[in-house]
Amino acid sequence: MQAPTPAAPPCPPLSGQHRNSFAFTTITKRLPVILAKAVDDLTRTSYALGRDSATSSDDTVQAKREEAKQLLSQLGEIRYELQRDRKLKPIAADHDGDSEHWNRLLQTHFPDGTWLSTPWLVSECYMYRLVRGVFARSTHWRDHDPFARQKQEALQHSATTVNALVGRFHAILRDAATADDHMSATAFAELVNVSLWGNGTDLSLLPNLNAEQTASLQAAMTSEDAHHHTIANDLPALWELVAPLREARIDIILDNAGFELFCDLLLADWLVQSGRARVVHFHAKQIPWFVSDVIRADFDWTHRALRELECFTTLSHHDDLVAMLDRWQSHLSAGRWLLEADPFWTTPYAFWHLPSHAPSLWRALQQSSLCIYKGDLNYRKLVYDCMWRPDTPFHEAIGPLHTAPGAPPLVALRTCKADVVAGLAAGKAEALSLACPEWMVNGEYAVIQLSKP
Ligand SMILES: O=P(O)(O)OC[C@H]1O[C@](O)(CO)[C@@H](O)[C@@H]1O
Repeated sequence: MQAPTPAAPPCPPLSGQHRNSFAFTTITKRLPVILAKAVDDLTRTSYALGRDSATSSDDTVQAKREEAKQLLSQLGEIRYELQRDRKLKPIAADHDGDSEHWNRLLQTHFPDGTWLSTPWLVSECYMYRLVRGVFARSTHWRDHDPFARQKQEALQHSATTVNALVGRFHAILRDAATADDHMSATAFAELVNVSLWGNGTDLSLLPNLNAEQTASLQAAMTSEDAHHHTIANDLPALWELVAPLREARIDIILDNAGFELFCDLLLADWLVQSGRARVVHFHAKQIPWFVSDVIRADFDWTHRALRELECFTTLSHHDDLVAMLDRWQSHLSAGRWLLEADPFWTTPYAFWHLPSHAPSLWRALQQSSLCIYKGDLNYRKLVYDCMWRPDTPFHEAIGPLHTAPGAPPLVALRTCKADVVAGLAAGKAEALSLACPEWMVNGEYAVIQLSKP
């Protein structure tokens, strides 16, 4: 078999060409809304500048507001081209430095590709890279994240669930070092489920939730009922792998900021506190990505927000939350928690290409005793975002990440939000389609899938 390429994945790619696909709905309906929200954010931020001129000179404010107008028109242009299914143009050079790489990929594999005809994974990543370019090429808005406001609001809407989780896990985490095997197994299973279902409330899928709706959705997602929606569940095998670990390196390839990140930090805290991990490497994105993905600024903001914002300081478990945050700070200062942001994670490449396209990242991951891949997009990239038969074994669908020499064990914790899946029992997909036609994309079903090379 020839090595797959972005234009020729191991099976036919998900693509907007298929009119009844989630790819088509995303490109034609969801992405224009996401762009409109970025426009709205920039308009509001620019408008607010005038009211806050104490922080910078009037000239700077004027220059920023003038430049914002140009940026707004560039964002509008992206939306225009997308909605007319125009050809994907080369990405203009900017400070992020990977435009040549992108353009080579487009030129080599998709010289005539349009938004709908190019594989979904590529055109969707392309949109976020274009948006980044608009800001990266600017003088005054280079560091502006057009999705930050949404990410921050979403965490604040999660305060009720944050409180419940602190109440549930504060003592378990504090005392993890002395827990017996049964207690450890229970804590681990619960925390994996929290981290898994923390992926459920997604800004790109559910952009308009208020605090009440968020709380009730999160409660549903962490309930017993939700666990019956885990349609492939390697948790027992995962525990067998994790239980004997001592002082290991564990990697978490992060997905969303806000509530999901908080859930991931709980799991990471347990890994360190229980002595299983000596170090946890968190992998964030280098640029704003898929609306809610974690960038460095989100990571830092989350720690501050949980400590300082009124919606958290007034929680009944706030003191315990602060004790937890103090410990997390000490994990960071002592290098037990490390945050990284390799540029590979924001390329359009499936992870089949990780060993060849990001060799130093791959060498680092080879040192890991377990790589935890969070969320839907990471899953799509693991399985090359193509139309596997749902009963294809998971390890087959991840290709080199299972077969490459020195491939570390990995687990995918993913709520299903795209019409691709592998590793289900024979007949499961058919049964699910009868019970719930939207099961692949509505975020109500999930998988915990392990590869142990
Ligand atoms: O945050 P996650 O879980 O990666 O989900 C990303 C979302 O974006 C998509 O990848 C495409 O818009 C969906 O598949 C999913 O709804």
